[in-house]
Amino acid sequence: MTVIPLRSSVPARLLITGVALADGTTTDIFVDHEVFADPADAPDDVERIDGTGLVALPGLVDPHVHLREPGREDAETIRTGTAAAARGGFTAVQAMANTTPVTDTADVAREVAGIAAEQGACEVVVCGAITKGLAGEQLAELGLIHRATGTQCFSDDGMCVADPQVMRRAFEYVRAFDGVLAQHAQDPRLAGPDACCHEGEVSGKLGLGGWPVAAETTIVARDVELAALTGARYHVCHVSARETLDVIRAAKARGVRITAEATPHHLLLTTDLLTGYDTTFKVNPPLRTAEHVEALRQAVADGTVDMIATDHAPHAPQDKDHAFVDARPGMVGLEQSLAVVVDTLLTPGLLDWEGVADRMSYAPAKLLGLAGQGRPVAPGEPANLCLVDPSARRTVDPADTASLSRNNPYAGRDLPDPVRLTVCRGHVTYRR
Ligand SMILES: NC(=O)N[C@@H](CC(=O)O)C(=O)O
Ligand SMILES: [Zn+2]
Ligand SMILES: [Zn+2]
Repeated sequence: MTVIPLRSSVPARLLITGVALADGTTTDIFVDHEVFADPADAPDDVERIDGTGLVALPGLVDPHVHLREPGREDAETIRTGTAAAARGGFTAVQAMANTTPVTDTADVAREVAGIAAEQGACEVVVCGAITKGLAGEQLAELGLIHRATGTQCFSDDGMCVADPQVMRRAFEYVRAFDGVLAQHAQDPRLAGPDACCHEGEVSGKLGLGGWPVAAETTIVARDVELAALTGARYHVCHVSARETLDVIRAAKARGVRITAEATPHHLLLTTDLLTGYDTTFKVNPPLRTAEHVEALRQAVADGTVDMIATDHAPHAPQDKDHAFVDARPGMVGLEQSLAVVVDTLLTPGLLDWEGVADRMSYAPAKLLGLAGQGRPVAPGEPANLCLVDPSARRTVDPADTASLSRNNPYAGRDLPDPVRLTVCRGHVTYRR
């Protein structure tokens, strides 16, 4: 296993023979440095990979990860987080703004982009904060950040922009460059600092503060009206509840410019896992019940949920080793994302490989305005590739990771082990 930052490797030449594309057709693929080229032009001495039984997906794109740099390099760095991304088949990720300092100025955005260019094992999109310090009061340097790093997406993720007037002003501001606001939908009055468990039977039994569905749904419903009012783009982070899906469905039917993401953990795991008070399972929004999980799967299948996002949230042990209510919320996810999608959506027949390519590459690349990502695997296109072995499986070991953190909710589970090879702009960033 090797994961190599883009900067310290050279683009490869590789011929993958007899491989299936997402649409089911079988072909040869020639990675000719930064681009895919006509396999007929591959030289005889080029490295060959037998692609029989494998599937060539476009490089995966994750619109929501926490890389923790600057500020919490003990939990993750841009180097280690993007290495985990490469192991997960990703060729681009968006790094959220809740770092220390917060990415609320062009200077911080430039710093993050600079480190990513030096040390990243995939492309890194810098998400800007909506408000200064994520405090929800004054707008961050939205326009300056956009001009400095090309950022189109802004989010106070980790915090909800609760004030509707602030949200409206931010929508009006980003509309000027067709930007998008990604909301962490959690009404801080309905789900405050003590809310740490889906409000229901389990929260009552365990004596944990309830995090009601309504805290998510009401914020999304409000934001839909503000997006409609301003004509700006709106994105719902980590949607978790059936009722919120109904709001998103209705908004789409009205023509509101809305997209939504779901996380692998909300597609697989349920609130019952909190019974042992293991803080690995503490996350925002919380794990919910099986009915919500099922509704979420259906919504990814029917397109109500446009894309998968890991919300990869690495935490150091000292931030998790606390009473449940005091532990930091969040779990890692980059290395098991495709595995969970295969088990929860592909295998049950809710998505085919083309659907997986859409929800994990095309749609997130479009959200972020990434021209070179989310493109088909075809001659002339940028060589971004995730080569998949659909039949491999393994038991998840949290220590077997490129991440610095071990807060892995899939520990000990038997899951698919699909990623064989990741190629980012012709660089082999991961090979198993
Ligand atoms: N999801 C989480 O529970 N935690 C995230 C923040 C967030 O995505 O809200 C984190 O930064 O740790
Ligand atoms: Zn969030
Ligand atoms: Zn997040």
